[in-house]
Amino acid sequence: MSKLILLRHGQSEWNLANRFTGWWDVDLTEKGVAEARAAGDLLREHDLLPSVAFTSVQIRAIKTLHLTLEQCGRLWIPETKDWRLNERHYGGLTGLNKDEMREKHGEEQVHIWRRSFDVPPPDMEQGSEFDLSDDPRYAGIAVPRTESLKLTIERVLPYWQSTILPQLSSGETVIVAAHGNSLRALVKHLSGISDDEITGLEIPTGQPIVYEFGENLRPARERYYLKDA
Ligand SMILES: O=C(O)[C@H](O)COP(=O)(O)O
Repeated sequence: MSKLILLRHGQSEWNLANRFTGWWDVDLTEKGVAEARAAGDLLREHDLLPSVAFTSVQIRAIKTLHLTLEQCGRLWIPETKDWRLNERHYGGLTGLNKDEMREKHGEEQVHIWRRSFDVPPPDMEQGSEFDLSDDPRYAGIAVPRTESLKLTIERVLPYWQSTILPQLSSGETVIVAAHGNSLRALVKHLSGISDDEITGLEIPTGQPIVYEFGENLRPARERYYLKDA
């Protein structure tokens, strides 16, 4: 049986500051570090030890992966970093405070930007201090100016199919350390959640979510949080 572990990074500096983050690179807080270590403890306790790892090119996810793997004695496994697992790009909202945006644009508009399926936030302006087009890690990549969940799915799913799925087919225990919305994209696909229902799905920081697959990668059981197992 193959197993998949999905792990959202631990609390980040901007989770704590309540700022829209997206592709901007921020570090983990002390709490985030503790959450990542606790995730590793949980994997060890359940003898659910990853053999292959995937993560984004953002340090909050990379560090979470490393802290988790270190804690369960698996820092040595092969890992691949890819921008397709990045958080969804928050466009012109990047860096802004979520509560201030609620005061300015209203609760409903902010909810639409954060959770609707296909309404992207406003584009990031040319010359924004948060523009990452020239960052060397994105050389050769058309850095988006904004992304809805739908657009995020359009880059996460092909990567899932071409690169992650074959590892599960080979019987590996795969860990994907990524972000709230890149993981919502994967969970939507794996659990067959509709465009409407996905608006209600939240993914907490640092909590391993597990999928088990049987013959021909048929889901053997619906996803569950390892802390509840
Ligand atoms: O990018 C961000 O701001 C967070 O990682 C996810 O934020 P959200 O819960 O508002 O989508």
